[in-house]
Amino acid sequence: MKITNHDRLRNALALYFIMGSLNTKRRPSEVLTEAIRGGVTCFQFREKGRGSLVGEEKYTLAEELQFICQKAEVPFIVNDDIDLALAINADGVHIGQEDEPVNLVREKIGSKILGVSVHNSTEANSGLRMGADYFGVGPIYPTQSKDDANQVQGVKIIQELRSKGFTIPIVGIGGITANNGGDVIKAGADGISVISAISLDANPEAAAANLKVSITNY
Ligand SMILES: C=C1C=NC(C(F)(F)F)=NC1=N
Repeated sequence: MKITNHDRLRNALALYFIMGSLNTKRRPSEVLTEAIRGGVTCFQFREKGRGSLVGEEKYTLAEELQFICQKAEVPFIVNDDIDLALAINADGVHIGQEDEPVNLVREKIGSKILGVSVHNSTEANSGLRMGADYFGVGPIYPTQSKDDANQVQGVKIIQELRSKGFTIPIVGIGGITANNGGDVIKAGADGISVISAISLDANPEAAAANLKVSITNY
């Protein structure tokens, strides 16, 4: 689904589900289908970690999940793997600070959505200048989903970026649940992104719905 401007992207980032085959014991396609039914507004395919799929298997799973997103008109974002994103014409990519420089990725992907992980205003300044469309900021709370996560920052980092005048769409990430999702929005984020709060729940649809409630009535 094509996003044309910051505000449409802002809305799409409300409940941003991230998953790869290692994040669930069930079939990823079933989990994603149920999560979208529960109100997920954006999806990131993040196939990473020891034992994650590679090559043909990774490509096939990406296409399967992309099809589910296309049917539901949910943006399909690929984490790190720019070549895969281009090969399947994903809606966008998300990159970290250790990946390819933002400006080079922007050259490769043209007008697709470009998300960048940022941890401080220095990284935010350069990310913005080099063409990021949104920031992933965190880890806000302790996370089990990323073994090399940076230091836990709390919502302060979101408040800081907003007080320094960053108006770019921001999603908080890291240990976010239905219990703390509202605080992340209150701090100035446009949305929350989650992995295990949905992918490890027996009922992804209900988990997504509860997360949605937590960011609308907080
Ligand atoms: C490390 C990450 C940080 N933020 C995000 C997102 F939520 F999409 F912004 N995705 C990641 N993979």
